[in-house]
Amino acid sequence: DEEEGGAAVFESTAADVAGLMGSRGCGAALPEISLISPGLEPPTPQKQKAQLKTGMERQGSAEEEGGSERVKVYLRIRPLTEAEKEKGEEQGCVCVQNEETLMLTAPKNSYNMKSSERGIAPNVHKFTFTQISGPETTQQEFFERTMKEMVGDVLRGENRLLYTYGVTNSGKTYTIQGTGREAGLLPRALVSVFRKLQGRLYGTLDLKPVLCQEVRWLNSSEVRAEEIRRDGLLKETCNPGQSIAETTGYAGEEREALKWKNSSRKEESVVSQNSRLQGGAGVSCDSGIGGISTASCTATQLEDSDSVCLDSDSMSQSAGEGLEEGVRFSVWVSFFEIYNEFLYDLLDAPPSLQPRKRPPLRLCDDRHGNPYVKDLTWVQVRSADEAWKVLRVGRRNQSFASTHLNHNSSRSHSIFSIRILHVHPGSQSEQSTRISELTVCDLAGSERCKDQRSGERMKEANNINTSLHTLGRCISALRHNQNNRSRPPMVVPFRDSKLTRVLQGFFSGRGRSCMVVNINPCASTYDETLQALKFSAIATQLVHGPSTKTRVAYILSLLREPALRASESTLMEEEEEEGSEDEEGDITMFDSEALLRAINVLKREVQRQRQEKEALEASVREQVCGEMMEIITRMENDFSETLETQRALVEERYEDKLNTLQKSLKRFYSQEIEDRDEQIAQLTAELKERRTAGPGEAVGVAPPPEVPSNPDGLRRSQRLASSCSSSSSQVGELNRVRAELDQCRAELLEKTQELRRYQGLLSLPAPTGTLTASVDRKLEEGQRNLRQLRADLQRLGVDLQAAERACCRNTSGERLRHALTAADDTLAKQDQSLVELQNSLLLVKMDLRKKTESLAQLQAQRPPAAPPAPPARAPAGRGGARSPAARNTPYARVLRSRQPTPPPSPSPLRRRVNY
Ligand SMILES: Nc1ncnc2c1ncn2[C@@H]1O[C@H](COP(=O)(O)OP(=O)(O)OP(=O)(O)O)[C@@H](O)[C@H]1O
Repeated sequence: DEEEGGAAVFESTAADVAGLMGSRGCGAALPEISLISPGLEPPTPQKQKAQLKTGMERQGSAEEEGGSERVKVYLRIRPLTEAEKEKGEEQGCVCVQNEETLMLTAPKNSYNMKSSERGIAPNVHKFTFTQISGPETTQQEFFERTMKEMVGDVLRGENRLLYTYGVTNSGKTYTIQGTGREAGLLPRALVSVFRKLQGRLYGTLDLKPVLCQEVRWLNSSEVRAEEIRRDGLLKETCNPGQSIAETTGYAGEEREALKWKNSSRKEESVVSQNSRLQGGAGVSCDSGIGGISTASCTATQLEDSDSVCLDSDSMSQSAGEGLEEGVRFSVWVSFFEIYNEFLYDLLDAPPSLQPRKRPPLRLCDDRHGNPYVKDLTWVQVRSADEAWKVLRVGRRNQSFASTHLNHNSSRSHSIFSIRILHVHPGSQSEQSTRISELTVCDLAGSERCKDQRSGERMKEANNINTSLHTLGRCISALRHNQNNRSRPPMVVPFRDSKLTRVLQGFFSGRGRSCMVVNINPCASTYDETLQALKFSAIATQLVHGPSTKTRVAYILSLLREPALRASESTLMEEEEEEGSEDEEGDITMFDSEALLRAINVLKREVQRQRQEKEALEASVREQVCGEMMEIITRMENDFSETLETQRALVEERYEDKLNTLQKSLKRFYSQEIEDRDEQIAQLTAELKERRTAGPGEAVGVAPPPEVPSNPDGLRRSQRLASSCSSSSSQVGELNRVRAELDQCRAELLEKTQELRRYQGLLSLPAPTGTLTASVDRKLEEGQRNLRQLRADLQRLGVDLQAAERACCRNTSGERLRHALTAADDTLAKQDQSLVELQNSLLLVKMDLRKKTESLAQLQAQRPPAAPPAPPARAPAGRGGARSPAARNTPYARVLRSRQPTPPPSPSPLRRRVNY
């Protein structure tokens, strides 16, 4: 179903028609009736009559307005056959409300009714058409309503297309060609054309339509070839044993032609001249209806004389009506079909050949991009009878097959074209021509593929449905473009099927189209009929585009025409490249009134085009601005999204790194602190021990334990270094701090070792009380400094953690730098503490030196007979082996005082040694 919002197609108008049908009572969302009607107000019959009356004026004004007239869509309902009635096909599902409105009610077994029962579709549909023709409408009446006006337009130089659309077995072929005594639109149109051209035919065969809308002059040999071909074709139908009526049953139409021929003797004289040119070949056929009026034909026609549609009075009145003065007309016809997406010439192929064996025709574009069927047979006809014969030949070649719905179903789209060459008076070299065309297209019927059992029928049905679907898409796209002029136009998919490509010109301003929708009232095909009607509802909304014939090129060509050599306007395709721009002729030769008229038309055209371009420019500008804004906004959003993602990623990455760093640092510092605590505790314990043991016992004291090298710690720092080396500059700063800390630690270790050395020295005998007190003081000071150092290290750790937290919270380098500066300060303080410690140790060293000197002096004052002094670090038990004399010397006393047992208190030592 159509999705367009702006149009009234398929619009629910339940509110409007509620009075007619009643509502569901339960406030159901779905309407019971869907109104399917043109978006614009359709013309009333009165309006149509007025339009018909005004004739050319109406035509002119419509074109000047730029073509705002809507496409006409006629509906024809065929009667039910007896067999169908017996089958119960008549269920009242098709109801004509008035000349324009049709109401469809879903029969009980239809898909539509099932959908309606499920509440997903309405079961009543209302459609509006240009005019509805019921089952009782005769062929003549239908012709009057539809084709008659078109014939007049074509003879005035316009291009027209009439095509039938509908499901299979709905009466399309009947409408176009007719059966039996009921001639269809096409034979009637042919009769009408020749009736109007009575006495105005150009019988010479030297002008031929070529390409899309061009005319070509033939040379004598080409004329001869054309005559032979034409005679051969017409002879095919002149089988003496077979009358027209017997073959086709178009007796009524033949009778029309006969009547018209009998009343137009002048025309025969023209045709007779041409027959003479043909050297007598096929004279009996070429001389019009008289030529084929064999006894049997005439008899049949005379028998049917009661049902003649046109009487001679009306014909004589209408002959020559509305035709340009002095212009003569040459009528050419062609007939081809589109079968399984291949084009076949119906006038060229022997009927015995199957469609697939016939050579297909090519569809080409001329230099203006207009499609035309290459090598298509065009036959000049000089009477309705000849045209009718050509139609019969083509019909014999057409693809028909018996389907379950129609025993004689068209399996192809057949296209019959009548081209009228308007030959202006003058000698041949001065003659110029225009061309107009009436195309009648009998479309194959849409059908359900599943109903087709045979493979060939199935393939045909597929191709038929596809091409009809493409036609529907083209019409939808055209309507969309017309309804949304401010928006960029949709591409109309003309090229998606051969059918739409062939008909393209009639939808693109080269002419006008008119649609006949055929339906049958059978309940069994209700769903298909509904779809066909929905499709046609879209077509009713189409407006004819501005005719290309109002365009500047056309007007200029009109002005140029008399001055141009006719042959130059009918060049072959190959010669057309050369062009003829520089041969426009002398415009001073034109009639001033014609020039003024042309100027007015040109002015209006310029104004129209200017308005069109301005509107287009405005809409293009608006669209470009809108699209640019959209793009910019999209880019902005994209950038900010990317930025956010990047930021989140970087933050996450650095957070991870900082966490790792934090953990490593924490581990490292806690380990360091533990180690230091251990060392300090050890040192303190040792010092206490020394203090309690006294100076004499220092000899036996084991050296202080070495500060254990901490491989774990080093490894940790190495890991830390490796983890930090890849980080950014902030982490580099942290590394630097850590390196400094390592350095500090190394220095600390060194100092500690030095301190221990001095402690070892302190264990030398005979320290004086002052020296010991001083050393104790210094050591206490050193311990304090160590404690201070430890506190500093802890603070530094805290500071570093704070710095890390600062890094986590805010990636800004500034804050990190602050934190690192604070860490630097702490380090500086630590350095200072270390210097102080160093100074203290120096003092200790100096004291020790003094002490050593004192000891040396003491030794010097000792009597020479005295035994040598025992080593400073003699084992504790060795004191027992000394001599009694040695035991009484002051040095021995000092040594004794340092021995662990009995533990002497420092105060007696200080009392005995006096510095
Ligand atoms: N208006 C009418 N009056 C009387 N009989 C009709 C009318 N329209 C159609 N018929 C008959 O209905 C039958 C089917 O018509 P027709 O073959 O024209 O259908 P179709 O739409 O061309 O089918 P298909 O698409 O299969 O070719 C024919 O027997 C035809 O004579």
